[in-house]
Amino acid sequence: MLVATSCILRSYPLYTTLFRRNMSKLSESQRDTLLKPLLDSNGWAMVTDRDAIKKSYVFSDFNEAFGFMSRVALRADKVDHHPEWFNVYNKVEVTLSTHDCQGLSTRDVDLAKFCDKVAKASKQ
Ligand SMILES: C[C@H](O)[C@H](O)[C@H]1CNC2=NC(N)=NC(=O)C2=N1
Repeated sequence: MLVATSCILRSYPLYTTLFRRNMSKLSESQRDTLLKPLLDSNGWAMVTDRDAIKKSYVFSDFNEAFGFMSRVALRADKVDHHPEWFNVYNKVEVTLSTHDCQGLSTRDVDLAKFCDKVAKASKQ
């Protein structure tokens, strides 16, 4: 019952407007502990002119690239946090940033890790 009520509430369009937690930009210590590992050893890079991260994925073909995008899109919609991305055939360029705080938040770190997990399970 509790689960059903929660599902109904979450799918209600006003839910995001009324109850969505305002995100704040990553603090300096969060940048050290959460962001640095993505930048140092996972292929993510800072975007030059804004507080955002980007990564290019190359898959075996369009089918794999689109499969990756579909899985990430479902997750993005579920958590109400959406990537900026660009796709040509087997290549997907992903940029992550949070509109709410006009910069990087923990939501970007979480989605970046999810993208990496999905890509790892795809043919590259
Ligand atoms: C109203 C709606 O919840 C917001 O615009 C959501 C949707 N998707 C989002 N995606 C991203 N990347 N950042 C946001 O702040 C964000 N906010």
